[in-house]
Amino acid sequence: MELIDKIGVIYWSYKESTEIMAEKISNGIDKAGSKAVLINVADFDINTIDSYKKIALGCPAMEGEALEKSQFEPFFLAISEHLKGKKVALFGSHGWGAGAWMEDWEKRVKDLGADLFDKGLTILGEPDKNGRHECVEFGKAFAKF
Ligand SMILES: Cc1cc2nc3c(=O)[nH]c(=O)nc-3n(C[C@H](O)[C@H](O)[C@H](O)COP(=O)(O)O)c2cc1C
Repeated sequence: MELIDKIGVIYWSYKESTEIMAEKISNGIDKAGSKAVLINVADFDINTIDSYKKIALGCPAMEGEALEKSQFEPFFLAISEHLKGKKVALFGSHGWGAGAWMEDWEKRVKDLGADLFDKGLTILGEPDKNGRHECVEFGKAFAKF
């Protein structure tokens, strides 16, 4: 039996922009021949984190150019010690800011010893047709990373 790469796509989304990004990235991963496991962070079992060699994490810019504080930040802290050597992609939607939350997040991920894929994918507001295409391509490329 062929062994298929399982890639976790774990996200938090207030409205749905980051959720749409997560869905499109998952489509790209599947198109590239890997298997995306799309999970809202609220439903993610932290104990399963090591069953994924690769994970894509999504969270929009929230208060003060930060990760969302009540669910996503605690989740990220809980998985932090498991990120060393793991291939990690980051993505999220933002509003008025210039993307400082993503730059901080990239740095945190690298400092934890993870193998960060490319730059985090950021999209202003809800992804339009081009944005959705960008997400699919991001997923395909991450699957091959
Ligand atoms: C409480 C709150 C705080 C926000 N803080 C920021 C921010 O600091 N910087 C920014 O660029 N956008 C900020 N935004 C805008 C969101 O990042 C933007 O609306 C994004 O598209 C939401 O993604 P979602 O649809 O996945 O929830 C904030 C939005 C809310 C509701």
